Amino acid sequence: MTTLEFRRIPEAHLDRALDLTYLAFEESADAERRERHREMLLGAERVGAYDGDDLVGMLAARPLLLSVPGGELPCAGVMFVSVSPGHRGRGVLRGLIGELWSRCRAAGQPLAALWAADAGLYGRFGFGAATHVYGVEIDSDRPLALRIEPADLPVHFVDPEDAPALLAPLHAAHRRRRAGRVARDNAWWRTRTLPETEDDAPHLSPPRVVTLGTPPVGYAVYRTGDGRDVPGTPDGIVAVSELEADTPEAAAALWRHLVSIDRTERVRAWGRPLDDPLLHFAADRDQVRVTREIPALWLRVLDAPTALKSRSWSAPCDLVLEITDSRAAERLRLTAGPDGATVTRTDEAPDLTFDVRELAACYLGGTGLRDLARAGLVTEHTPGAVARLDAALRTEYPAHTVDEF
Ligand SMILES: CC(=O)SCCNC(=O)CCNC(=O)[C@H](O)C(C)(C)COP(=O)(O)OP(=O)(O)OC[C@H]1O[C@@H](n2cnc3c(N)ncnc32)[C@H](O)[C@@H]1OP(=O)(O)O
Repeated sequence: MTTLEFRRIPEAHLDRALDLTYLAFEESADAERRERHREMLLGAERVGAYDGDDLVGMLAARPLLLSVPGGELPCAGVMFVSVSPGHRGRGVLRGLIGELWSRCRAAGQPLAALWAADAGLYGRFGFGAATHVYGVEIDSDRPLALRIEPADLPVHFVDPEDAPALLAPLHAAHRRRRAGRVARDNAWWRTRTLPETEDDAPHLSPPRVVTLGTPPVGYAVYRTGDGRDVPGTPDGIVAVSELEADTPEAAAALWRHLVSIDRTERVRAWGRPLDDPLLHFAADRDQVRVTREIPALWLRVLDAPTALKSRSWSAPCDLVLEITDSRAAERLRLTAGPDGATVTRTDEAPDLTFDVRELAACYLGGTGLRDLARAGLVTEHTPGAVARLDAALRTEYPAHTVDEF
């Protein structure tokens, strides 16, 4: 039997790493895409599983700053999770994740996060679905019916080259309100938000960016193209990847603009927040439809005391939490309130017991602890403890993530 070794993938093995990932995902990549992936790997922590000299498994973790309620925390953004078809089912992924957790702890990253290609896979490693998004479609063969008056401000087309500088302040302000969002630098805007070609939809146009008003009070990023993957839209769709606005009137003006684009029949937005005002100010809910709800960011809390101390709290609570994972349980006394939190390890009897997956699901405010308790996933030892922690965890806005990595 061979012994696997888990170690850092050196820069000299980047081509092997890319070949492995395209093999694992049954994909190919043109030169431009390969170069983009190489750049992503270069800036990431890369963990390889080596069988002798052969690279048979890998993952990479990009250092991110993730917004959490009231602040932000370092977070390992896990990507390129790939095991060679000939080595599957032998614990390679489990070994890679174990190695990554050691590195995250050494690097002071209390959180890890990923976008899952397979929602059934990551719960066993302690990940919970921390943010969810709606897919929304709007019929655009007629004007958008609205219940509010849209802002009477001009729409400007912005060169994608100029977009990061113009949009960054708006994006940062909205990110401060909502947990689950990744801090973007210029490279992120260029390679992740505004790439010339979308990996998942190469038939769509390059990105179009519009702003509303001067200085901008809102913006939208979208692409247009034929609706080959959307039944009933032969003439085309507007695929919206992002729309942020300071006021409902500004949002209404931007949606109205998107619906009025010539030669398209459908506006489709894949990643809208669950409290999107559009769903309330649209006058015709047959015209504006939620087509699906999916988990977006899967979160793993690696250092619960740091994570709990670093977020804001909406109501006071003083509780002993027993947080379990597949290997161990830790008991923490959480004393929290609007002025902050202290967290100490304790042997006292717990008020609540739940798995680290549940902590991840409710940590950013994306899922209510009460809902998890009603699903049988939280044990309440002290009556009223679920309600107290649920109230303390609440956030004004639901967590939301659109940045895929
Ligand atoms: C963030 C991302 O990149 S998501 C994309 C993930 N990558 C892919 O889908 C690429 C193609 N697939 C692969 O490369 C591999 O099949 C992987 C990475 C999904 C799994 O790698 P393996 O080395 O076979 O997994 P490993 O043997 O360590 O299994 C660990 C556990 O996961 C389970 N598991 C493995 N694959 C899957 C799956 N597709 N769905 C659900 N569970 C799975 C195993 O049963 C095992 O569970 P257990 O320990 O509780 O018994």
